[in-house]
Amino acid sequence: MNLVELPPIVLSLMSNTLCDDLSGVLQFVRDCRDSFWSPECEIRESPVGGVGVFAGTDIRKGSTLLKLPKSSLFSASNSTIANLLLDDEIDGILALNIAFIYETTVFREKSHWVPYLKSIRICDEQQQLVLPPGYWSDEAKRCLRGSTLDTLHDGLRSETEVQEGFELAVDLARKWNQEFGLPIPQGYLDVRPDDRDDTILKFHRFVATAYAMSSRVFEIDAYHGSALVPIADLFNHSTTAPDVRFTSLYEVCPLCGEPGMCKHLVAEAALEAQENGGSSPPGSDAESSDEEHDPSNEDELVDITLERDVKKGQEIFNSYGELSNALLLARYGFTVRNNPHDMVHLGNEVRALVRTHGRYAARTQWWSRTGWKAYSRWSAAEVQTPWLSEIFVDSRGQPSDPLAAFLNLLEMPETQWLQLRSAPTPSNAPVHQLQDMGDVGTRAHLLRLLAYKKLSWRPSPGGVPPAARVILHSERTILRRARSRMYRRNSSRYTD
Ligand SMILES: C[S@@+](CC[C@H](N)C(=O)[O-])C[C@H]1O[C@@H](n2cnc3c(N)ncnc32)[C@H](O)[C@@H]1O
Repeated sequence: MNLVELPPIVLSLMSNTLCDDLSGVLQFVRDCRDSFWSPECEIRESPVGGVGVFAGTDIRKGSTLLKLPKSSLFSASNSTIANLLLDDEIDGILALNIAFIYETTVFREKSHWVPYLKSIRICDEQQQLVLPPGYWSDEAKRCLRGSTLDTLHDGLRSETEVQEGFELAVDLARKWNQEFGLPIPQGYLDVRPDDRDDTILKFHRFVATAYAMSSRVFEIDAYHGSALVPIADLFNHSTTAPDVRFTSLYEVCPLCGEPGMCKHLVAEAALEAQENGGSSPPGSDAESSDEEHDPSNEDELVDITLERDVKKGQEIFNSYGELSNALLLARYGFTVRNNPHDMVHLGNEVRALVRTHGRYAARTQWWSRTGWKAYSRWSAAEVQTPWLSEIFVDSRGQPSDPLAAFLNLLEMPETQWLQLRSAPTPSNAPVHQLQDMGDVGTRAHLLRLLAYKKLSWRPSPGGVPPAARVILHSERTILRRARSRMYRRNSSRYTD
């Protein structure tokens, strides 16, 4: 199956809940034992997109808005095909995706989950599949070439893992059908290899399902992994001032999901004791672990609580993380205006700068092999990230600390550079000097990098999808801010 060359497709953005589907979701939650949904909240159409959750009255900080037992969440481990997925060692978002497809196409009315799951749509209101940017037509992608989504996140590429996941799902569907007579999900995994268009359409449905899962999923615990959480997934995202917090106890037995002592831990402890030649620790027999099990235990619930007071009528927001628009689009299918987490990646421009100035080669090589590790350890930054991914200007037009440090390295006097390079071990390298130099390197190089960016990136705003338009506007604004900062800085250098 070769699906790499995809034909142009119509693209659309945003998959939201229809008001007509809400009663099914609310009934599903009411039917769950030990569930609680605050009568002080209302779910209705939101100005930001689809539906959202609103305060029906003034609500105080600390109030619990939602409580659900983990048994009522839709995870691969809770699904009807949980055992099959486990036997074939399928987990993560792929397992959730396949479980969702079976629940909504094969089990349908017989599925406990469908009253909730059918509210999750993979098409927009015009019945177009909602696909991530990597699956847009070439023409639609062109406008984002050279943007941070492209150069930093590689978000315009269709992911091979998704295609491999689809192929695996098709194979498993055939196998389960032959071995147990389980019907193959029609319209999704019933692929006819000789019909290319049909295969591509089904592949796209698979991708759109994965995108819908990604836009709603919560990380629950070591047993459930990723799961869909009814009602919790109706809170929209705020970039700056989220009102609620989602809580779930992560440390549970990965084999059965028990929060406390369970038969697996008991067996493990007994085995360990046996190996050490002793007897089983007290309270570790299977009987006592059963006695301790309390189904209404708070540890077996997930909840959403208010982190601040909200006023009647106000929309109540969650936070999906401190994410730039590039990541919001890649994972959730939307963007927000004036996102303070936006940035412009300048990794390719730094590469071009080094390529065209041979004298920087030795310093750059030292930085990528040794300096970056030493610097990130010293500055408590993430050592694992490749240095070029930290090369950006932020939403205020300020260079990131690693960008400023690297540009200082290029401008460092020869004696200082030799001292840095000849440190006996990387951890002894006096990398703090790169910070102490202030904005010397930025003044010398940033305008040139911004000019390179302008040359390499010519976004065409015609026919651009709205979410992409927000990204383009944001990146242009950031570049303008960075340039004016530099002009102000450089002119103050001559007038001071
Ligand atoms: C977890 S759902 C939130 C509920 C959703 N509005 C609904 O109707 O089902 C995530 C989706 O909501 C929309 N969304 C959430 N926050 C948003 C925001 N700040 N601006 C625009 N759309 C948003 C996006 O379509 C996103 O894919």
